[in-house]
Amino acid sequence: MTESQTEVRKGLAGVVADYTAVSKVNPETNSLLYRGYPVQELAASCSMEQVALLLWTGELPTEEELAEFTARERAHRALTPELKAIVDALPTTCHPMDVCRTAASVLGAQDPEAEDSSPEANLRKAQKLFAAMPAVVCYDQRRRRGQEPVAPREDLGYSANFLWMAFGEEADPAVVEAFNVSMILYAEHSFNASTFTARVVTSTLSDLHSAVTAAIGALKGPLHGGANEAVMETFEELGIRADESPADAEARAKAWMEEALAAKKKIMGFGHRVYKHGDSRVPTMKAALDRMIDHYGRPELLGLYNGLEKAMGEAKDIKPNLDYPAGPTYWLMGFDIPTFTPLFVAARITGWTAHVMEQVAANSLIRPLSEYNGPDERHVPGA
Ligand SMILES: CC(=O)SCCNC(=O)CCNC(=O)[C@H](O)C(C)(C)COP(=O)(O)OP(=O)(O)OC[C@H]1O[C@@H](n2cnc3c(N)ncnc32)[C@H](O)[C@@H]1OP(=O)(O)O
Ligand SMILES: O=C([O-])CC(=O)C(=O)O
Repeated sequence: MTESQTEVRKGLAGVVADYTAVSKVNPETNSLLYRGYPVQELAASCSMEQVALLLWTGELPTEEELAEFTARERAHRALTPELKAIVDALPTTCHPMDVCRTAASVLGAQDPEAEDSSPEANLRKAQKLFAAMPAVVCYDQRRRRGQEPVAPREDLGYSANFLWMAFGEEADPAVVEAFNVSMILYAEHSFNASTFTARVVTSTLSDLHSAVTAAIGALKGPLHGGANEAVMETFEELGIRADESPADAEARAKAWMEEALAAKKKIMGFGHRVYKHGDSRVPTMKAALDRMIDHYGRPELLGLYNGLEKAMGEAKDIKPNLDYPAGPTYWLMGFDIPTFTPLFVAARITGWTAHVMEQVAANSLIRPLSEYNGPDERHVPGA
């Protein structure tokens, strides 16, 4: 093996791979801007539909633009019988992310514009995927629960309709608001692993649905989107006891974390490749979780949350990422744990597809180098 002085950046850590105007993650100021707007302001005053349009077009929509998009989004919410049949053919034992991945691929195969990567066609395809994915997620959760599917409602906004299709009843406005906040916070985050995957696929001049299908695969892992499920699995491993005092829950969670860290376990929902002093989205999502804890009357969850966070902070000074408050929020709302990452998919379709369009507009094949560290050249005997 030949030794080399080439610097290898494992995991592309610290590598700036391209420009983007979609979002700016600034770990120094702990801020996140979507097209220049602080994500906290968007979460406080916009609908997911407005944020989606902002990410795709670069500007917040006018009232007319929003009305026109809203009408189209609502018209594309329902699943085709063919897609339902394909989902039904998948085992209920498969992960719901596999269902999302399959559905994204099927929606591409069904789209007459699948091979058209013009800006207009890509925007139309992105919007149709955005409209249909909530129905995929809800249809799948209901079939696993042995429940009849619930058809979308054209009189409800994106987030209210999402919850309607999931649970078959109109959600409380406070729950709709918290869900909308989570969707906005999950929508976009520069060159994270799944978005970069989407850009790699796009860079070969492949199509938008292929990029999204691949991105779903990348999001599934627990080092990325899958962490919101893993967070709740930690809570469940700890044991959620509705009658426990927050102080007792906190003490128990602290002890659990100390033991887990002593055993060198990696605890999902903590740490981030870019943010080293805290994830810019956590305070907004934590405030939404607090509202849901009050709404559902489950203060013991706050005890568990605080206990884990404090023990991790004291032992390693590692802060929670967005998945940490998002997991228990979705649990309180009534989603099954394996549905949490599909909720992330539904939101991130906006960011992924905005990046697909940006990549197409200024493409260069993404193909890094590797430093060979295998055997020196050798020869097949007798060759
Ligand atoms: C929406 C999102 O996708 S946010 C990310 C969601 N992912 C998770 O929550 C998974 C848990 N977190 C992690 O695995 C990591 O923090 C990552 C992958 C997100 C970022 O990691 P990197 O920047 O590559 O840092 P790396 O994993 O090398 O960690 C640096 C050190 O902190 C430790 N560390 C980082 N995160 C954690 C964690 N969650 N639990 C325990 N230790 C941790 C590592 O063990 C390592 O310690 P060492 O130097 O003693 O070996
Ligand atoms: O940026 C990252 O690496 C992961 C993340 O937080 C996200 O995709 O939202």
